[in-house]
Amino acid sequence: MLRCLRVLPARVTRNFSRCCSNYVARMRFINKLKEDEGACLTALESGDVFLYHTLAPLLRKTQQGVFQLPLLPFKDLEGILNRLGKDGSMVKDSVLITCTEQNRALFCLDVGELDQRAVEKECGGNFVDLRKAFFTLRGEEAPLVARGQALLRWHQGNGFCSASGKPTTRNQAGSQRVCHSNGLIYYPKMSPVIITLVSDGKRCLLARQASFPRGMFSALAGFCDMGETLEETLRREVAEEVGLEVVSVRYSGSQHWPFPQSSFMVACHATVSPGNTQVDVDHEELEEARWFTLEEIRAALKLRTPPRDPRDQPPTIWVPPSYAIAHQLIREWVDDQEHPYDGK
Ligand SMILES: NC(=O)C1=CN([C@@H]2O[C@H](COP(=O)(O)OP(=O)(O)OC[C@H]3O[C@@H](n4cnc5c(N)ncnc54)[C@H](OP(=O)(O)O)[C@@H]3O)[C@@H](O)[C@H]2O)C=CC1
Ligand SMILES: [Mg+2]
Repeated sequence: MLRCLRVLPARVTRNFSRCCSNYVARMRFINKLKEDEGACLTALESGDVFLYHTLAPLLRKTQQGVFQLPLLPFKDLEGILNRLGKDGSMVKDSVLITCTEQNRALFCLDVGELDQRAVEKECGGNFVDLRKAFFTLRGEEAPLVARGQALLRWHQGNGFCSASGKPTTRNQAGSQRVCHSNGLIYYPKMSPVIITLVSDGKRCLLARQASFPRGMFSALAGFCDMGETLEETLRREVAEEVGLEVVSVRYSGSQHWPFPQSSFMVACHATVSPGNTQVDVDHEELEEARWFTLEEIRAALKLRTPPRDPRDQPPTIWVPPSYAIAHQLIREWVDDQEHPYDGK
């Protein structure tokens, strides 16, 4: 009975007006690079590349102690590869990521077949685990490393056609792979996931899986089943995981989430009626789920890093860091409590 599920209008209208005025031209340029092999190669030769080694991105620490994603101009990277005894043409295996406002194309490349330490020495940086990189980098660099790894991982796992068993070939941009024996085209894959912060009007519901770091609670999440709408997934996941029936849904935002593999997270607020708040946790999925008051959530949001509680004491409650869309949902919920929406 989905009729009772109300989908409320998004409360926040995204404001794109601060985006650069050449946005349309830039998007069309990127699209051209995906379709025109020659244009893509030319863009690569005048563009920049960032590196991975077996899917771990290369980061460099500045003198101020800030981590950055080093961007290597094509020619410099060719030189580095030559010095490491590799044919410089390996740079052409780079995958298109985006382009700057000045239409300078940005690519990434996995140099996993080279000696890791030798590349680090040549480039002046270190290859670090994606999770560490994702939470260390600032601003727009974090989504870039996530996107790069997702694309490289997809290429590494899709070298063969699942219908013919024959090798697939990528286009220059790396935005698709083709099986030439049957014409099948493969595109990078993401799994849609719904993440929802359930509220009863006064409290919000957070849960933890046994695999979460000690003390960390997050919003409920779950993968979409084939054929489901997002609203149906949300309603099903909340019912399955905590035994509650959702009565309204409001869209909040979305995020590409690289862990453990590419998920497309769609974040929503949901409500249950105040008379229907008895939580019945599915312990196959969750270790714990419970309602939190506004004061408890405010305290959890104040913690910037995981607290170092002694093992013999109950853990301090904390929530995912600001890059996780769960954090955005939790902050919005606090804002809603402090400045209730009048529907206008
Ligand atoms: N960015 C953020 O703020 C947050 C992101 N997340 C992410 O959301 C995702 C989903 O959350 P989670 O609670 O684990 O999901 P679910 O509640 O759907 O449970 C995961 C289980 O679903 C099954 N499953 C169904 N479809 C898929 C698929 N396409 N890929 C993998 N497993 C699938 C698997 O079970 P089986 O193997 O038994 O079939 C898996 O163990 C995770 O990747 C998690 O990292 C979660 C919270 C916060
Ligand atoms: Mg789940």
